[in-house]
Amino acid sequence: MEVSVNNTRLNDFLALSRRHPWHLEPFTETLPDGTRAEVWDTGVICLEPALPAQRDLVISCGIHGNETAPIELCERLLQQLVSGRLRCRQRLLLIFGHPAAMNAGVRELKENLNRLFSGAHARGGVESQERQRAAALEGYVTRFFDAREDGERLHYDLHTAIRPSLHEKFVVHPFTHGAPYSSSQLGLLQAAGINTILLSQAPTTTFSYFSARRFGAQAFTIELGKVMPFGQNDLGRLTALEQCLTALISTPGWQPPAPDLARLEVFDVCQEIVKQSENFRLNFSKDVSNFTTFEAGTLLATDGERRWCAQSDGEAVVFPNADVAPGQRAALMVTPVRLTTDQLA
Ligand SMILES: O=C(O)CCC(=O)N[C@@H](CCC(=O)O)C(=O)O
Ligand SMILES: [Zn+2]
Repeated sequence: MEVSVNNTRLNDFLALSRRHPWHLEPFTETLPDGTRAEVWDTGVICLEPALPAQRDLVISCGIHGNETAPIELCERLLQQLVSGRLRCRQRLLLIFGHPAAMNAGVRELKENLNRLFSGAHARGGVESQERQRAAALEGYVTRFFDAREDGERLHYDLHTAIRPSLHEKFVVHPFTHGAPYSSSQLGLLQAAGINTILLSQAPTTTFSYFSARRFGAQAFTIELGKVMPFGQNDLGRLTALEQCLTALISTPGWQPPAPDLARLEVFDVCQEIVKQSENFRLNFSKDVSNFTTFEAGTLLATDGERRWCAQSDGEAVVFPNADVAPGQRAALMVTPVRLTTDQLA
C-alpha cells in the first residue's frame, strides 16, 4: 500500500472517485495533524487520528447520485481536514455513496441503492452494480465499527428530497424495536437546524437502518432540502449542520445542547404505500410538497383494485413518487405525535 505525506491525491478525492466510479485501489496518506487517511475504495475514506476520542462517526452522502448538497458539504469537510484547517479527533468514515450515479446526474442507475442494505442486495437473484456497491458499503461500515467495541457509534446518512418540503429539513429515524430515542441525538439534530423527526415503525433496507440495527449506532437518514444540480446549492442553509459536524469531528467531549421537545415536530410513520404494478396511481398532484395533509378518508393512491386512503385527519404525505419500481415504496404517510421524556434515554 502506497504512503505519501503531501496529500496530493486527497486534495480532490471526490473528483478522483468520480473518475473511478466503481473501484479505486486503496492507498494511505497522512494529514497535516498526523491523522492517517486510508482510502478503502472509490468514495470511501477512513480517518484514523493518532489518539481518537470516544466517537466513531460515519457520514455518508450521495447514496442517491443527484442529491448534491450533502455531497458538496462532505467535500468541503474533507477539504478542511486535508488542508489542516480542521483537526480530526474522532475516527471518521466518510462515504460518497454512488459516484457513477453522480456522474450521470441521476438518483440511481439500475436500482435504488438505499433499498439494498441489511442483505437485500443478496436477495432476489438479481445482479447489479448497485447491489455490489451496497454489499461493499456494508463491509466498510462493518470494518469501521468492528475496529473497536467501546466507541459511541454514529451514522448520519445525508440526503435531499425530490420535492419541496413544508418542513425543509427532517430526519427519518430508523425503527428502534422499542428502544428509547436518544435525547443527546435529538439535541444535536436541533442544534443542526433539524426540528422534524419521522419515527419509522418497521424495519427497512436503508443504509441508516443497517447501521442502527447491526451496530446499535445512532443512525439517521437526514433530509436537507430539495435536490439541486451540482453548484446550485446554497450551503449557507446547512451552516448549523456543518458546525455540529465540525464540532463532533474536532472537539472531543463536545456535547450538543439538551433537546427542546416543545419545538420538535414529531411524526409516526402510519402507512407505507408500496407500488404493486405499473397500474399504480397517486390521486393527488405530482407536485404536492412533502408534509401536505389530507382529511380522513381521502383517496391517496390506487393500484388496480387496491386503494389507499388517509386514515385520520391531518395525515401527511412524505416522499410521494409514482415512478418507483413495482415492489418499492411510493409514499410514506405520517401522523403528528408528541415525544415525551419517558421515551428518551
Ligand atoms: O424525495 C424523495 O422522494 C426521496 C428522498 C430520499 O432519498 N429519501 C430516503 C429516505 C430513506 C429512509 O426512509 O430512511 C430514501 O428514499 O431512500
Ligand atoms: Zn436520497
